[in-house]
Amino acid sequence: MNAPRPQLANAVEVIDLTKRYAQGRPAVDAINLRIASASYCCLLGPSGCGKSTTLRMIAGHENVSSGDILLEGRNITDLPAALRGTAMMFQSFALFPHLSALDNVAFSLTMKGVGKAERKKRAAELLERVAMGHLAERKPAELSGGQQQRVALARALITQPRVLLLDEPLSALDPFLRIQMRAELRRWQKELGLTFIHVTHSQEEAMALADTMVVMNHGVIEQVGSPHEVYNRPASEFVARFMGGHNVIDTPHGRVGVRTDQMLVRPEAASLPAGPHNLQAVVTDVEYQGTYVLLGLQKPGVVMNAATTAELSVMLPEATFARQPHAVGDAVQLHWLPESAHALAR
Ligand SMILES: Nc1ncnc2c1ncn2[C@@H]1O[C@H](COP(=O)(O)OP(=O)(O)OP(=O)(O)O)[C@@H](O)[C@H]1O
Repeated sequence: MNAPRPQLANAVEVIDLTKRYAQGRPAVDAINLRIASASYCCLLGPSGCGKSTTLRMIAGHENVSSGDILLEGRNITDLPAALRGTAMMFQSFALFPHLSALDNVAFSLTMKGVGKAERKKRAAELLERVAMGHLAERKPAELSGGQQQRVALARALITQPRVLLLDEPLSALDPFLRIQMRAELRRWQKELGLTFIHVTHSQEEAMALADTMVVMNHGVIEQVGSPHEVYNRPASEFVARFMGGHNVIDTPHGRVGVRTDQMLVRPEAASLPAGPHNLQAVVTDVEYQGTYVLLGLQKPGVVMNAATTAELSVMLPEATFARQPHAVGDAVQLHWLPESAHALAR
C-alpha cells in the first residue's frame, strides 16, 4: 500500500519571478508568492497588470526571464507544460467543435498514447463526475455555456493535475450564468481538494471565489490576503480604489481609506468632535440602488458642471436615507470613527 501523500503547505511557490517582453518595465517584476495546497487563489488586477503572464509562466506556456516556480517543492521552472502537474482551463473553454464531449475530454490521453478503451473509460468517468455523463456524445455547439464549462473542467482534470490554472474562465458567460458557474467552480475546487489559481479582472468574482486574493498592478503584487482582509484593510491607495467601496481621504496624519458604508452624514451645522475624522462636503449625486442609497459628494467650493464627478461616496441603508433624505446641493458634514480609517501606502 502506498504511504499517504504528505499534505504540503504550499502547492505553488513563486520566487522573484520576472517576465520581460521588451525594453522597459517588466510585465512581471520579481514577484514572490506562496499559494497554499487545496486553496482557491485568485490573481486580480486591471488589464495589463501581468496576471495572465504570471499564470502562463506557471503553466509553462511562457518562458520566465528570471526567478523560479516550485510545485509541491519541485522546481518546475524549465519543465515542459505537460510534465508540470498543472492543467489549464481557458476563457472560451477552447473545446474542439468537431469532437463530442467525450472525445474532447479524452483528447489529451490520445496525445499521451493511452489506448482507446482506457481513454473512453476515464473520460466517461470524469464526465459522470461533473454531471455530464448523459451528454457525452454531444458536440460543444449542442451544449449550453455552463455544460461546456463542465466539459472543459473534465478535460483539464483528465491529466490528474495537482494545480488547475483558470484564465478568465467565466468571462464568456452571460452575467446570470457567470454567477451560477462561479458557485460551481468553487464547489468543484472544494470537492476535488485541488489547488485552483484563477485569473480575473473582476473584484466581485475574486471576492466570491477566493481563499486568497492576490492584487497585482504594473507587474508587482500590491497585496495578498483573504477577501475580508483585502476589502477591510486595503494596503495601498491602489487597492482601496481598485476594490471600490472606499473613500481615499487626505488627513493631517496621512492618506487613509474609509469604507463608504462606514461614513456618517450629519447636518452642516451639527457639532461633531474635533479631529481628523470630519469633512465638510456637498451632495452632488443621489442614486437609489434598492437596499441602499449611494450619495456622491464633493468638497465645498468645487464649481459644479455636467462633467463634475463625485470625489467621495457614502452608502446609506435605504431606511437611514428615508429618515433623513439628502438632495443634490445639500451641504453636509461627513464623519467616521477613528477605527474605520486605515492608513494607505501610496
Ligand atoms: N506576448 C507578448 N509580447 C509582448 N508584450 C506582452 C505579451 N503578452 C503580454 N504583454 C504585455 O505584458 C503586460 C502584462 O500583460 P498580461 O496579459 O499579463 O496582463 P493582464 O493583467 O493579464 O491583462 P488582461 O486582463 O488585459 O489580459 C502588458 O503590458 C502586455 O501588453
